[in-house]
Order: sequence, then C-alpha cells, then structure tokens
Amino acid sequence: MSDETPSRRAAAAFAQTAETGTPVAFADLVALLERIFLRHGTSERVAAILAENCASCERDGSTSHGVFRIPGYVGSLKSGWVDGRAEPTVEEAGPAFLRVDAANGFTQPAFLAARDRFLEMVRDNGVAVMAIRNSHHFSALWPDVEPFAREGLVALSFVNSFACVVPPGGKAAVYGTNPMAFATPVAGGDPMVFDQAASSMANGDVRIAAREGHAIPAGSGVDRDGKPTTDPRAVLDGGALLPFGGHKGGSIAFMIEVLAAALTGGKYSREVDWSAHPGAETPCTGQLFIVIDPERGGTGAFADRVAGLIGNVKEAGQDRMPGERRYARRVRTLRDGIPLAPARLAELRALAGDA
Ligand SMILES: NC(=O)C1=CN([C@@H]2O[C@H](COP(=O)(O)OP(=O)(O)OC[C@H]3O[C@@H](n4cnc5c(N)ncnc54)[C@H](OP(=O)(O)O)[C@@H]3O)[C@@H](O)[C@H]2O)C=CC1
Ligand SMILES: O=C(O)C1=NCCCC1
Repeated sequence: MSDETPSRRAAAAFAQTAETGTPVAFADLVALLERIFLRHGTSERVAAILAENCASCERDGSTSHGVFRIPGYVGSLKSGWVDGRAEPTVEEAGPAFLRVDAANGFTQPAFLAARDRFLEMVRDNGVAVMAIRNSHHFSALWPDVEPFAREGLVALSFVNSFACVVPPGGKAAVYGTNPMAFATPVAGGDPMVFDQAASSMANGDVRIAAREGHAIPAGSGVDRDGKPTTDPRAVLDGGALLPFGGHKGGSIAFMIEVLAAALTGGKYSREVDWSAHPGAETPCTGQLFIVIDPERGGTGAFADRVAGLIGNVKEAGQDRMPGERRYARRVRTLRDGIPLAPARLAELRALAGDA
C-alpha cells in the first residue's frame, strides 16, 4: 500500500526545506501574518482570523495552504478583487438552515460570524446546513471542521475553487480542485479528519512543484493540447489537472460544484473571472457545511464505535489515519517552533513592511 498521495510526494522536497528552516513560534508567526493582512487593508478581525488560520496550516504541515499562500492573499487584496473589510450577512432560511453572504470577503470571517447560531441549530435539530456565498476560501478545510468534532459533532464541508480540472475524457477545465472535509469524534483520541481535493493534486502543490523545479506524478494533469504531462508548468500554463480516480473523482467534483455553488448561490468554478484584477488569486465561490449531532443516532456509543472502526482499520494494516500526520507535526512544531525557509521568512517580513 502506498504511503503517500501524489500531492504529498510532489510537495515533499519543499516540505523538507521547510523542516530545516528557521524555527518560528506559532504565536510569532500569527503576529507576523496579522501585520501583513492589516498592512494590506483588512479589518483587525479579518486579519486575526486569517493569520490564525494560515499559521495553523503551516504549523500542521499543510504546506500548500500555509505561508506559501500569503503573496496570493496580498495579491487579491491589492488588486481590489476581495474586500478585506467585508461585513457578512446571516439569514435564517429555516430552523436548521443558515444562509451567509460573505459580501465578497474571505470565507472564514463569514463562517465564524454565523458559527454560534449554527451550533444552536445543530443542537436543536440534530442537523443543520450552512450555505456561504460570495466568499473567498484560500485555505485548507480541516481548520473549519476539526473544531466541530472536538465539540462532539460530525461535520462535512465542501468548497469549489476556479476552473483548473478537466472532467474525465474532457478537453476544457470545468471543475475547481474542489476539496471536501469530514470530521468525526473518536473516543479517547483526536478527531478523525480527512480533507482532500477532488483533483489528483491541489493546485497549490502543482505551483510549489513548479517553483521548486520538480516533476508531478504521471497521471496528474494534461498540457494545453490535452496531452498527459508531468511538467507542472505545462499544467499551469493552459493545461489542467485531472480528477482523482477517473470518473469517480469527476463525480465528486461535480457534486461539490452543486453543493458549494448551485445550492449556496456562489459562482461555479468556471464562472470565476478575475481577469480585470491582475494579481488576484483567491477564487470567489461558495462553501457548504452539513453538521450532525451523532447523539441523535441513539446508540449512546457513537464515538466508541468510531474508535472501534479505526482499531479494525489499523489491525488490518493501515498504519496511518488521515489527520494523524498533522496532529504529530502540531505537537512537534508547538514545542520546537515552525521551521520556515529563510527565503520564505524574508518574503513575509518584507510583506509586513519590516526593514
Ligand atoms: N480552498 C480551496 O479551494 C482548496 C483547498 N485545498 C486544500 O489543499 C489541501 C491538500 O489537498 P490534497 O492534496 O488533496 O490532500 P492530500 O492528498 O495531501 O491529503 C488528503 C487527505 O488524506 C490524508 N492522507 C494523506 N496521505 C495519507 C496516508 N498515507 N494515509 C492516510 N491518510 C493520508 C491526509 O491526512 P493528513 O493531513 O494527516 O496528511 C488528508 O486528510 C487540503 O487541505 C485541501 O482542503 C485543495 C484544493 C482547493
Ligand atoms: O490548492 C488549490 O487547489 C487551491 N487552493 C486555494 C484556492 C484555489 C485552489
């Protein structure tokens, strides 16, 4: 059984560099990122939320959505494509359905503005849906869902991005890399969380491979003529990624366009048009949450049952559950600091306006 996803393999060289960089304490990284966001026009609230979110990705080794993304956030803010001071509006569309308009701002501040009311709905009804639109999600999804599982809930979330994935057998990019995340409580342990793109790789990992001069795994993408390629630059320059697992990943990507865009009122990935905003990198689309109170299942032993299943999976030979790598790295980096390559740290300090 392979130990790594193609994305993980493609990012490995960069991750190694990062592992050997200058150690930065989590709180210091949050403070540095907060200064960058503030300097580029966000409100204090938005800066605090995005800085914590992005630093958490770096801390947990979510390299494709950690500090690597900061120039992209800045590009979107500078180009006027995203509103760093947006005030989201929250509307109740039923006893267990919240609609959130992020008002062309970042998704996480809009999500957090609605989260308390959403939790009440989940507790009252056993399940609730939150549909966010006009929102820029530029991060991993696990920071959105893991806290629900720590509160005893099961959470699912879906985001669509921008057209860079061809449907199986297709020639034009229709889908985004469209991640989905799932989180469940586990008795006696950390939640089990998976968070994965519907494409062979995240676009972020393709860009890291291009920057570092590494090939991407065969079967990940095609060039502008639709020919298979392992050159990340060919994928980025008019080419596209493929869905993971052929038609099965294609169907997941389709489902995510429906749930995150059609249902929320957000844009489809292929409707994202930032051509009038050079430098913009954050897609403005939608995100859907479905959160369930597992106690409503009435077994009284939900989290024990999940722990039992994980035990079965491990006994059968899977040595690592999704999320375990992140948790181990979190412990390490909170203790030893988050290793940042000197070039990355210099880039961040320059963006923060440090001399
Ligand atoms: N905002 C956006 O629009 C987008 C965001 N993304 C984000 O990019 C990130 C990377 O996505 P992707 O490249 O698909 O993710 P990966 O393929 O790296 O990992 C997907 C999941 O599989 C788990 N996993 C990886 N390797 C193993 C293994 N050997 N055994 C068991 N579990 C394993 C990971 O857990 P672990 O984390 O513990 O390694 C993770 O939960 C995600 O966080 C996603 O949300 C992607 C696309 C668009
Ligand atoms: O890595 C990706 O794929 C993406 N991440 C952030 C939003 C655009 C797509």
